Amino acid sequence: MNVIECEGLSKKYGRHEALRNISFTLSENKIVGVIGRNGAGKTTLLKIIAGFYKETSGRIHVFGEKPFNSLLASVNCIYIDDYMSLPTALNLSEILQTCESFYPNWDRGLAEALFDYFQFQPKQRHNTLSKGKRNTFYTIIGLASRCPLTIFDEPTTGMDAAVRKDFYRALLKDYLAHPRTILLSSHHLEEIEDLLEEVLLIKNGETFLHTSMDDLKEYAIGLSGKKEAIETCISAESVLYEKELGLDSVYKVVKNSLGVREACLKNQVVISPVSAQDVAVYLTANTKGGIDDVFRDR
Ligand SMILES: Nc1ncnc2c1ncn2[C@@H]1O[C@H](COP(=O)(O)OP(=O)(O)OP(=O)(O)O)[C@@H](O)[C@H]1O
Repeated sequence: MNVIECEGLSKKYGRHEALRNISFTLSENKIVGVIGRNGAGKTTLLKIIAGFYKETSGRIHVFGEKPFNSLLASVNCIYIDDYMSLPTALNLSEILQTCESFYPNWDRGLAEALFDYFQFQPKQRHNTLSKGKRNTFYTIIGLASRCPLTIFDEPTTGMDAAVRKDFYRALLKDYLAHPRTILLSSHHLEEIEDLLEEVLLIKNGETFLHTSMDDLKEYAIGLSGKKEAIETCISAESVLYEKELGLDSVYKVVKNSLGVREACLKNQVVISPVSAQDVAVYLTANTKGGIDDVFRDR
């Protein structure tokens, strides 16, 4: 079953087009990474999916319904980010009790176990917590709700490395025991790549790539060697990233293909793997040289 179907989706804020002609389909029970640079449109897309924002044009169906103002979407979906507007009159324990009455699949045992593990105090108020602790508390709500569609929008902002690791581990364990569709946006693909089955890459408000994590890991290869030798093996359009290594040697990242690999073997060009994180960075960059382009010819 498809949980999300999106076709030609666009969103404008006034004159600014934040999303343009987005199309993709997500089937149920997968963990999908929503990856893109700052301002790419991830939050806008996730909030439309959660029913918080209305699309400007195009079609979006979540569980077969338009999500905006849909009761079906709001009961079956939870959206967690670092700006959750929870009532300040309630303490942490009361917030969890309130969540229990709203989310039909709420697991009180899991919420309490995570609450104790991360050393929260029942009488604390969420608005007095540090940024990292506040986001840890929100992720407890996201996990314990067990919503069929769970959206975490950059959930680990402010968390220290140990807590981030614990959160990802908890997410994976709970997902394996209770499969559901989880969308996870992050700038740190390297931290979450082992969790993800699919990746949705957003670039400048458009779906640039929707692929399996395995395919993204194989998407590109790095080539090092003499400029001329490399140029005989590739076409200029296939270059995703390049940097100079010396006077006449370069490193180029190109789309992986059997033809390029064979040509490189013949021309003494060294081939190396490129991490999925780097592939995502190169695919979503606006220049092929990255920050080096700013310093070129200076
Ligand atoms: N309420 C708004 N009013 C006007 N423009 C907005 C609004 N919200 C977002 N935008 C603009 O829409 C674009 C996409 O923003 P969005 O927050 O969806 O990106 P993002 O990929 O989540 O970014 P980040 O990784 O920095 O959180 C940006 O150019 C942003 O400035």
